[in-house]
Amino acid sequence: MEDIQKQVDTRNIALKKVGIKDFKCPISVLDRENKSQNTIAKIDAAVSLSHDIKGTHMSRFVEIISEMDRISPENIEKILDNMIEKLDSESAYMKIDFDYFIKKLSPVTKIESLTDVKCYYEATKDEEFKFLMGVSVPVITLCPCSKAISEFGAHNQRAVVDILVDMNGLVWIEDLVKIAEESSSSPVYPLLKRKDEKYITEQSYLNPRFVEDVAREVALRLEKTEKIRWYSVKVESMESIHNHSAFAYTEKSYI
Ligand SMILES: Nc1nc2c(ncn2[C@@H]2O[C@H](COP(=O)(O)OP(=O)(O)OP(=O)(O)O)[C@@H](O)[C@H]2O)c(=O)[nH]1
Repeated sequence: MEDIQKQVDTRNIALKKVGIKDFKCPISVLDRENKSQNTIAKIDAAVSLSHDIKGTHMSRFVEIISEMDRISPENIEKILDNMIEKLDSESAYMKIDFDYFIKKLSPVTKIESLTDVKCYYEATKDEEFKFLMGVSVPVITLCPCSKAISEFGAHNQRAVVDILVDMNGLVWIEDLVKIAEESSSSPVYPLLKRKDEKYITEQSYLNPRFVEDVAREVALRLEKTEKIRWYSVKVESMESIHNHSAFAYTEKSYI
């Protein structure tokens, strides 16, 4: 059977990434409390393609991903090495998006429930291995300006804190969630009784935060986290008084 992918290409254009996108499969990730947590991943996987080869062998990505067991920085590097070898390439890339579930206690009634946090691992292997972990944490922001100029009340809304880190050691997802929540007007919770709702309404009012405040508070805490050598922070507040968001972004320059 003819192997079109193997044909020579003469246009002299190398491709940085060729592969598969949005491949879904069950995975198991590290979990601080229970050692591992089963979830569903959406995976992009790619390799570089030399200028003189017509196409990559897409089926091999699925073969390699299907052999994956628990996802951790160590075994992601092995998977990328496997992709480089099996697809005869110089570099490999993988992005793994997944929902991670964290136990939360309601603030006053202390009732336990599970909340989901969108996370992703993004890894590249060429001469070196680069691994980034990202979390998107939903929080509440209450506007300091609205509070200061109003007789009563202040506009407040859900916001999302996106933290991306380059780690030199294991940083737990739970620790990044805690940093985001401590930096905002209040965390959000899956389960709230009226006593809890009263508490977070007042807690938010006592902790007004611009998006700029949240970004700076998160950056301050990440600076103090020794296992983080680089980070970026993006805070987007879905403003309740506008049909657009407010946002703030910062990142640490690599030393
Ligand atoms: N490179 C490339 N492959 C594609 C494209 N569209 C479909 N294919 C894939 O071609 C694949 C089959 O090619 P290979 O993966 O090389 O399959 P194979 O040659 O039988 O398997 P190997 O012996 O491992 O190379 C199918 O899985 C399709 O997904 C495309 O745009 N580019």
